[in-house]
Amino acid sequence: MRVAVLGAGSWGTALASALAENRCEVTIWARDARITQQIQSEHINTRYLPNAKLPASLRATTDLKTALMDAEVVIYVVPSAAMREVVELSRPLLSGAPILCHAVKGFDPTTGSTMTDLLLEYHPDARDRFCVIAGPSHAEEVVEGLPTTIVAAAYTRATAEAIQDLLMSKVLRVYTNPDVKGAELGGALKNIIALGVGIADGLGFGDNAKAALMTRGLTEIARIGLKLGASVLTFAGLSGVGDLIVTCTSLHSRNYRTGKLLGQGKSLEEALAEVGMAVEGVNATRIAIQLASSHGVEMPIANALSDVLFHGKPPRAAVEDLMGRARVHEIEEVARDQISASWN
Ligand SMILES: NC(=O)C1=CN([C@@H]2O[C@H](COP(=O)(O)OP(=O)(O)OC[C@H]3O[C@@H](n4cnc5c(N)ncnc54)[C@H](O)[C@@H]3O)[C@@H](O)[C@H]2O)C=CC1
Ligand SMILES: O=C(CO)COP(=O)(O)O
Repeated sequence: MRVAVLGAGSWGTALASALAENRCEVTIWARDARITQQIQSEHINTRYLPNAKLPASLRATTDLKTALMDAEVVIYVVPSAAMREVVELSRPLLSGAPILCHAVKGFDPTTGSTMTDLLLEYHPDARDRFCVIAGPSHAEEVVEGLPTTIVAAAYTRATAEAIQDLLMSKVLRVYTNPDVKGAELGGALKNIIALGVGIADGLGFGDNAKAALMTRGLTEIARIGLKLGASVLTFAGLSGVGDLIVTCTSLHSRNYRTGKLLGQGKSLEEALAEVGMAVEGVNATRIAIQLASSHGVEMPIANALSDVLFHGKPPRAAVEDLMGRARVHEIEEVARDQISASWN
């Protein structure tokens, strides 16, 4: 199977590596020739995964046309802010009817769209060939061959299973899911909570605060997710609570690390510069509070994050506001048909 992976940051490199290990013919595309040359000739990517040895069969190019030539599967793995540009550049270069997959955990910054809604703008007839790769999967561990589970979510069973078969290995277990929206929202919105947990740790709070943020954060994610058409069981799965746990607890997480620096008193600019890689939670916070407001949904943690990130509120004051909210019930009612999704 010929696969083009667009984006040679940490996750693109790790996914491309896993596919090449599975005997796919993989070409990874990046804009930076230093990175493609390193991957192609030295089988390393020191900027993004300094400790990893990559498969010798993995090819790399800065020429998008070469990467996409005869590709049967195209996987977009750039930060969400770059997705529109890369989808636009790649559209005229696609040949045949490849599966269009993405592994991006964020929203389009200008429209607030999910990544498949963005793809749909450019490929309105290809919905059945869309697939989302999501779930708890830090690139640093995947590239080391440490056991990992992920989700392939697609509108059709055939597409989901094609990606499942492509990626499944002794160390990578892939589950399918028909709930594309739920998988995307779980992946994008957990980044907000990871920023919050990082802040709590940076302020010196304990495990109780971490558990509270993760649990009530999941409630917020499910609440807006249901309004947007996702199924609640997806949020109890790998792309929901699974990814929330890994991102809020792993030192690999760029969102968690950014939050921790903020809690320790760094400015957002300083924290982002120190982390130096994609931190999707910042844009996701902005989009989430817009979505919450337009759908009449309460997202207090996202709102508190927005105050800290964009309005200069000291993190400790934001926590005091959260703790001082009016009393509420814990559990909300969910309609039976919103519990799980199916392919018929
Ligand atoms: N790193 C990880 O462990 C995981 C990351 N993801 C998601 O994957 C997506 C990509 O993240 P990472 O690979 O981690 O980011 P990264 O910061 O490691 O690398 C981003 C890459 O995208 C490239 N890029 C940026 N703008 C571009 C543009 N306009 N055109 C072409 N290339 C561009 C950069 O040069 C860089 O190579 C994000 O949405 C992230 O949430 C998902 C699962 C795991
Ligand atoms: O989504 C991820 C792991 O599943 C990566 O999270 P970060 O972007 O916070 O590193």
